[in-house]
Amino acid sequence: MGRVGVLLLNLGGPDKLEDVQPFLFNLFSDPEIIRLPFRWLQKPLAWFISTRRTQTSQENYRKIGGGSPLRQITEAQGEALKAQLAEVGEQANIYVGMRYWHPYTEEAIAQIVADKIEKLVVLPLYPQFSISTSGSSYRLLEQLWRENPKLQQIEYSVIASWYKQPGYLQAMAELIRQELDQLPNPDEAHIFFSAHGVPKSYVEEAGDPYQQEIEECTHLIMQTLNRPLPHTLAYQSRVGPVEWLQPYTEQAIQDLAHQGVKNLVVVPVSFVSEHIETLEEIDIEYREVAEEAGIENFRRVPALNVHPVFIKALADLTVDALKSPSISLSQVNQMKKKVKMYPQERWEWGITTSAEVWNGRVAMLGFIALMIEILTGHGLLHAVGLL
Ligand SMILES: C=CC1=C(C)c2cc3[nH]c(cc4nc(cc5[nH]c(cc1n2)c(C)c5CCC(=O)O)C(CCC(=O)O)=C4C)c(C)c3C=C
Ligand SMILES: [Fe+2]
Repeated sequence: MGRVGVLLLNLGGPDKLEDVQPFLFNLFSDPEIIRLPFRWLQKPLAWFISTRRTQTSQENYRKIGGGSPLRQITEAQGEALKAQLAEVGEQANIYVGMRYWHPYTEEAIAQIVADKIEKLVVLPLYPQFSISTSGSSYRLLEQLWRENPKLQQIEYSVIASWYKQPGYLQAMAELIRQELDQLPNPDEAHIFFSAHGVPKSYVEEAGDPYQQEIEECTHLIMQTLNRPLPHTLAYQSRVGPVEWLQPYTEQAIQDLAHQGVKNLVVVPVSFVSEHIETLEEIDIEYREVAEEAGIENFRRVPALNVHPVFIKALADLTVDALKSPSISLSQVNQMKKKVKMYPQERWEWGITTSAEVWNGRVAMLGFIALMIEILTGHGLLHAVGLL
């Protein structure tokens, strides 16, 4: 086999407080994060939201040391993966490609080309697929592949999602067990899975398999844990005015406390690294909510980071991907079948996603024109005598 590379994908996070605004701008500029009917609105809206959010977000990053630890942890995961692969006789270069901050995916891809990698495994550090995370990175990679003939010569395989991987489930169960056993009364614990939320419309309208994969994942972790304890799944980190997946973590914690639960073990289920949503949102905000509501023991299970069983799971996934027939970026999107990515695919005639979007855009323009005509009393419909 020629030179092998593994590209680890993640979201990225600001390294220091001054990075927060440009990081948020990059995030909200992504049409997979804010799905708008008009492309031209994306950047102005991203600028507006990022500017408004910067101060609050900076205060949160200040509470966890002035920046996100995501880059450092992801690089440590990469080094551990390289060493684990070497142990099983697989020499591979590891590349970290972040979606919204350094090291950007584009930088990683440039290095992959410079290193003349011949076989590449694309491994997202998100166990479950969402349009807003792995989907967004695949969309970017598809574009980079289209634009660069050198990339088209690389044989690559994409891992779509991997929440069923036995090593991952074992590592999660082991970390939960350790936390449970530190409680004075482990048999009375309630296991509380908290996943990053997404807007409800992603699942119900765009066909994002995220919710189904999260639900199945929590079920598999409970099976692997093999303890007869009650558990709850809720969604955190809601942004903006639209409805997100429910129940919301804050409300679910209060409800459990009102039902008399005293011992809560919180499991961050959609993240494999410590970052702002674990260190600030769960450890500070939700702990306060829980304690105010009457929870006596609030323990948070650490993120996997460089847990050896987890790193071995990543190595197993890589080795399997190298052995199996290649899975391309477009195949992944087809596998996650009903998913409608945004902005839409290249134009094709027929009842395609593109056609649906253009229908929506034309209908929206028509509606706006009608409203203007009703308000001003001038327009095409008046001219032809219909209004
Ligand atoms: C499975 C993981 C994640 C999903 C799904 C996801 C969706 C999603 N996120 C936002 C908005 C924000 N996310 C932010 C940071 C952030 N999000 C994830 C993971 C998922 N996001 C990570 C790993 C991080 C980085 C954290 C860090 O340590 O820096 C932020 C910035 C932080 C803040 O200001 O709160 C925002 C904003 C949306 C809108 C969304 C789905 C549409
Ligand atoms: Fe997020």
